[in-house]
Amino acid sequence: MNIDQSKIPQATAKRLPLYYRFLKNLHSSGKQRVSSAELSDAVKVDSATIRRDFSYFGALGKKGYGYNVNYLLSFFRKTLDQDEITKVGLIGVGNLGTAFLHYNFTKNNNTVISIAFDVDENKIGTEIGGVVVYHLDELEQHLPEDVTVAILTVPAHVAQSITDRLIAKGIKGILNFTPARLNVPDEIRIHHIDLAVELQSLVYFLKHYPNE
Ligand SMILES: NC(=O)c1ccc[n+]([C@@H]2O[C@H](COP(=O)([O-])OP(=O)(O)OC[C@H]3O[C@@H](n4cnc5c(N)ncnc54)[C@H](O)[C@@H]3O)[C@@H](O)[C@H]2O)c1
Repeated sequence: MNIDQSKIPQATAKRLPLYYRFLKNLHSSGKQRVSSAELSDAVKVDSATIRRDFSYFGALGKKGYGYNVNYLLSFFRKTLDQDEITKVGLIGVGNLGTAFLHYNFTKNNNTVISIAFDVDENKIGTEIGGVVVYHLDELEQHLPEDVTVAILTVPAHVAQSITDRLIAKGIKGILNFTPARLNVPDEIRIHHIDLAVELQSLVYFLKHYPNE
């Protein structure tokens, strides 16, 4: 089935990796089908939302049967490009950046940080989690063309100028951990991650929806 991915709402698209991870576990434990209630329980998304999400993928689920795990898995693999490895560049090998290099997403999916940059001479030339750290001055020279995504874990005041250079070099998506609001052309995608906001939202939900 061909699915026009631009028709999948963003909120649904954001839940895909969550579903994918759980289905992969189910698959490796030998399960062939799963109900929306089971999924709901595991990924903590209500089952009406799951049914709506899955209807976008043409997975309608049958009453009393549930969803076919293999079908869903192959769909997610294609949609999330899990058959391809997405290479990621990391800029800023400090507290956060170092943690990401050690973690390097190996257990989750096929994204991998393949190169890192910093300006600290003590870090240049070292290898962290198997990834070599280059000087930012060498960004244009060393950032490979197949790296299309970057993670920004630098101080906020240098974030915009680095972003401009990354875009000039062909980066299409940036996961921004800095507090800086970045100006980018429309075709560049920025996801901004702020733990303080996430925590506040958690506290808000605990306070206002304590029983859900
Ligand atoms: N989003 C969040 O939830 C969250 C949480 C903590 C920190 N942060 C932010 O993430 C960023 C990194 O935090 P941290 O604790 O890892 O900081 P850090 O100071 O430990 O690391 C910053 C790194 O960037 C390097 N750097 C400085 N200027 C650079 C440049 N021009 N080019 C390349 N590298 C450069 C430094 O040498 C250092 O290694 C900060 O902007 C911080 O505010 C965000």
